[in-house]
Amino acid sequence: MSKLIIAGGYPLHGKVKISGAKNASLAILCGALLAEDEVVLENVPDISDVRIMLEIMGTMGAKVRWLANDILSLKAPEQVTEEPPYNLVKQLRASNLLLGPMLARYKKSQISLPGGCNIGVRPMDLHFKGLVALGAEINLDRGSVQATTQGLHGTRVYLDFPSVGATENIMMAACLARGQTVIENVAKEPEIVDLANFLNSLGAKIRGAGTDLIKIQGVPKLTGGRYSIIPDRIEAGTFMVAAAATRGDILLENVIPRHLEPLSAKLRESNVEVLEGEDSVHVKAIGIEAKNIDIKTMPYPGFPTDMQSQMMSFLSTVPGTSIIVENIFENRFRVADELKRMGANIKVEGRMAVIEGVTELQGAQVKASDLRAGAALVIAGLMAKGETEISNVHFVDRGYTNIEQKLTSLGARIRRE
Ligand SMILES: CC(=O)N[C@H]1[C@@H](OP(=O)(O)OP(=O)(O)OC[C@H]2O[C@@H](n3ccc(=O)[nH]c3=O)[C@H](O)[C@@H]2O)O[C@H](CO)[C@@H](O)[C@@H]1O
Ligand SMILES: C=C(OP(=O)(O)O)C(=O)O
Repeated sequence: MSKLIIAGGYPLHGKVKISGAKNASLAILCGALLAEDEVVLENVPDISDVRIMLEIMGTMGAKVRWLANDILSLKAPEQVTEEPPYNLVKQLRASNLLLGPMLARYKKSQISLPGGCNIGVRPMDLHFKGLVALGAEINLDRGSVQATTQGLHGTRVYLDFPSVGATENIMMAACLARGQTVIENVAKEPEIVDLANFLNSLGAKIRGAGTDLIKIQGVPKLTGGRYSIIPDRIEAGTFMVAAAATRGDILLENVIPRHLEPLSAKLRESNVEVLEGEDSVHVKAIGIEAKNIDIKTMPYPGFPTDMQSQMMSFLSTVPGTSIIVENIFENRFRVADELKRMGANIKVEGRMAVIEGVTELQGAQVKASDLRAGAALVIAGLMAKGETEISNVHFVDRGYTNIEQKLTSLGARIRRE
């Protein structure tokens, strides 16, 4: 089990290139199952979630080849005979995104439920609601979802909550359904728009992605194509917060500044300078003053839950009283206990955390409980006095390409053991 060891106290300086988006890549890889010909994807991040997804797709008969560090070719199988193995599926939450495309392309899908995870229960009722409305029959049998259909047909579905995964699964399934599907109250995350753009580039007819109503006119088949995945707004956000937390000055390249707005707004409220270029963002944090920052996580364009833990680390040394309300995942405050071990003053009450800024954090041995908790501890380690040792680094590797190399190039003292 590897650990990250960080000697803290060095402000980040310099330039960093952001990789492709984890959440867009995972959905797009699943969407590639709908394509009858080869699909080439560019700007794919080299992270463990992507590698596990490719392994799962390999067991289903997909042919995958890496053409460069961040470019891969994928050819979906004509048929899928075997259920993807549980030992792989359980490692990856996003394996639930295979359901919709498998059902649409192969008329059946049998896949283990990935289960809840450290950040919450994560039910799939909305995914099922949409797929059943499209004409699927769904049964749960010993932890597996068995979905079959005689043929999907267009429908109208209202999502009770704008779930990212349910929007993606239903949208992918509807691409090959007969007739028109209308999905209301959908998620508007940039990754949904990226998935829709990708599918449209293969011949799908999706309109409205990025608004709260998506219309899909089913087509008989999708072809192959070449597509470049959007940059990862959460990786970018993590580096922005790391720069703010260490009172540094960095330039992020390969970003879409509009996707970072909800975070940039909160950083600016904390007196951090955030200057947007066309595909870059400059973050400069020199004069951080006493501030009381309030954050409520919300579906996009609200403040992303995936940036909440990292902000908690930063706010733990911003003078003043800050409040974070977590509205998306019920268990996302576990990192507070680790930050407290480093000297942070945080009180958690249900879905609310109250953070009294302290002058500094001290290095300690801490443990990541999930991906973004791990990122938050890296940020805490970078600003703490002394050495921080972070265990459970496999969580961090789920979502960050070459994190030590990127941070080292910005002047951090970080190594893996
Ligand atoms: C691989 C991927 O893209 N993961 C992202 C995706 O997760 P994911 O797609 O799982 O997140 P959802 O948007 O579906 O979940 C949001 C909320 O809806 C609830 N819910 C969801 C589905 C359902 O059928 N029933 C239900 O009640 C969940 O428990 C949660 O409370 O969006 C989250 C919210 O932006 C991000 O934090 C994750 O990084
Ligand atoms: C919660 C996250 O991802 P996943 O949905 O893949 O668990 C995340 O990226 O922070």
